[in-house]
Amino acid sequence: MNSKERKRIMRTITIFDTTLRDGEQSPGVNLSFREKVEIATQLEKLGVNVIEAGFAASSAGDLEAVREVARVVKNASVCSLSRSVKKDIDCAWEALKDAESPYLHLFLATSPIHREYKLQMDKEKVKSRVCEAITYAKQFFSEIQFSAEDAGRTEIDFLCEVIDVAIKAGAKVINLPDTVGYLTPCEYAEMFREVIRRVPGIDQVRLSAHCHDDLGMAVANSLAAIEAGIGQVECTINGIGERAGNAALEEIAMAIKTRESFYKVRTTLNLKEIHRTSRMVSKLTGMFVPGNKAVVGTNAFAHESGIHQDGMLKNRETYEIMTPESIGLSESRLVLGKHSGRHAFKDKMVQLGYELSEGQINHLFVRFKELADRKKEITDYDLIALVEEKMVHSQDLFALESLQVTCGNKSMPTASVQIRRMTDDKTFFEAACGNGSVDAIFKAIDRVVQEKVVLVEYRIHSVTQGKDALGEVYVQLSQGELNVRGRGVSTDVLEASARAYLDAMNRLLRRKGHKDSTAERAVTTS
Ligand SMILES: CC(=O)SCCNC(=O)CCNC(=O)[C@H](O)C(C)(C)COP(=O)(O)OP(=O)(O)OC[C@H]1O[C@@H](n2cnc3c(N)ncnc32)[C@H](O)[C@@H]1OP(=O)(O)O
Ligand SMILES: CC(C)C(=O)C(=O)O
Repeated sequence: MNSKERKRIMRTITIFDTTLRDGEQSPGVNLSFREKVEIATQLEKLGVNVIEAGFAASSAGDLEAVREVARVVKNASVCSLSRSVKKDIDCAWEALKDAESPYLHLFLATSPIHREYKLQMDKEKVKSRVCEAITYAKQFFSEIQFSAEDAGRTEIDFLCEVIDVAIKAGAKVINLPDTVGYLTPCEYAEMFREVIRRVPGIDQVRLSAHCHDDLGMAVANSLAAIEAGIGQVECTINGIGERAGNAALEEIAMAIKTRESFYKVRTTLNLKEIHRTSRMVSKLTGMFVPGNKAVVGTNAFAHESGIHQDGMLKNRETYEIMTPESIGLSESRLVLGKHSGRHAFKDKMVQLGYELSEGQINHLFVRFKELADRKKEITDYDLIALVEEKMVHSQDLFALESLQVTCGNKSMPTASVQIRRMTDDKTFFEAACGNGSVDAIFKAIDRVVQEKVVLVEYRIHSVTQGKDALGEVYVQLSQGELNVRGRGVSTDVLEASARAYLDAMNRLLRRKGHKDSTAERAVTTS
């Protein structure tokens, strides 16, 4: 379908963003005036159609913030929430009177429980209040939305009556919220279908969905309402909002886009701004986005397991139904970890600029898996450290097989090593005591290699961060005129020390041309 045909066939869903109002109702979130303006400016770039900037009557600060958002935003309607009382409507007008397209969002609860306990109004009182509020607001606002709060738990006959009153009084948009996230997608869609069937003049107004996520169905319910024929969805960035939050804008937007031929609707959103907007909202509200969150979680376009990574490398559509680029992320991530396979490992090596033979890859892959068993995430720096360590080791005479250290504040540190001689594949076992664990290790290695050296320098530092960071050890050894350096990396600093020392020994032996027949005296197995 080309874009002209798409426009002709598909209806456009109005995106009503309430991050700055319902989103701000998330416990613990309090946006400053400046922060609201910053988010609103980004929402405008994202291309939302209505920005609910706040609840002007709730505080002088919110009134000012709504006013400022309305002054700054030019390409979206700016709206304030308002109870069905004159004072709130006056505050909303005070905030919005200079706005390009002022928009009032009036609400009154309609469900039996809200009527009886919260409002203490009977059905007639609710209807007359709706009529009075809209009639009063009409003298200021041309764009009035009426929300029947807790519509989802309202008797359908009464709901139709209230909507009829609201439309006749002049509401242009009718919103039917599932305020407490109670309904299933089928029930929510059916409510809209029923209203569309029964209320006269319903086709003259825009129907809107507003869903909460108490049972994790906010997005599914919003999409079901779209299937039922509504024209607007109310949502928040990252799904933040009262209690378990609201329907997440990015999830609705990407569902509509990815399943375009199923929903047959479109939005005016600039999807490439999704990622940026999500990050901004997360930063300014302090509401962190879980890694596995759909669309905007850090893992949403990350793949760790070998089979998935192999599929991705062959054709990304094997495991991705949308592209990271479509939401403004630069690329998918193949995260190297203990579930990864050779294909992804090799690909990463190429990305890091290493041209390695199959043999080298296989060799390195073994070290990588050993490391991955100990470390949650393997960073590029870890891999570079591994390659650098391994590449120089291809002509090594000795390789560390295992290391055991015992130490304590009341005992003498003891190290035992198992070292393989590569030329004849013999394994040597040695043990030694020392002044400290490192000293004991070095002495045990000395017994295998049988070279008299002086330790000139020993340095240790961390390659990456965190408790499981790779430790990197440098040593410098001298033997007469000869000076050699060695380097070792491991999540265990003692192992890194052993590797560094043995690396230096190997270099020394290389420099000497492997002439000496060392280690013949050590205990051997085969
Ligand atoms: C589902 C939703 O998200 S609705 C929006 C919820 N958001 C907020 O409440 C945030 C902003 N709210 C506030 O700052 C305050 O609640 C205010 C300024 C609006 C009102 O504060 P107060 O006057 O101290 O009243 P309070 O909040 O304690 O109680 C609410 C009153 O409004 C009434 N009320 C509730 N909804 C409506 C409505 N849509 N229309 C008219 N009256 C309403 C309640 O029945 C109660 O009335 P009462 O005082 O006669 O018992
Ligand atoms: C004010 C209305 C739309 C609301 O936030 C709700 O019902 O959840």
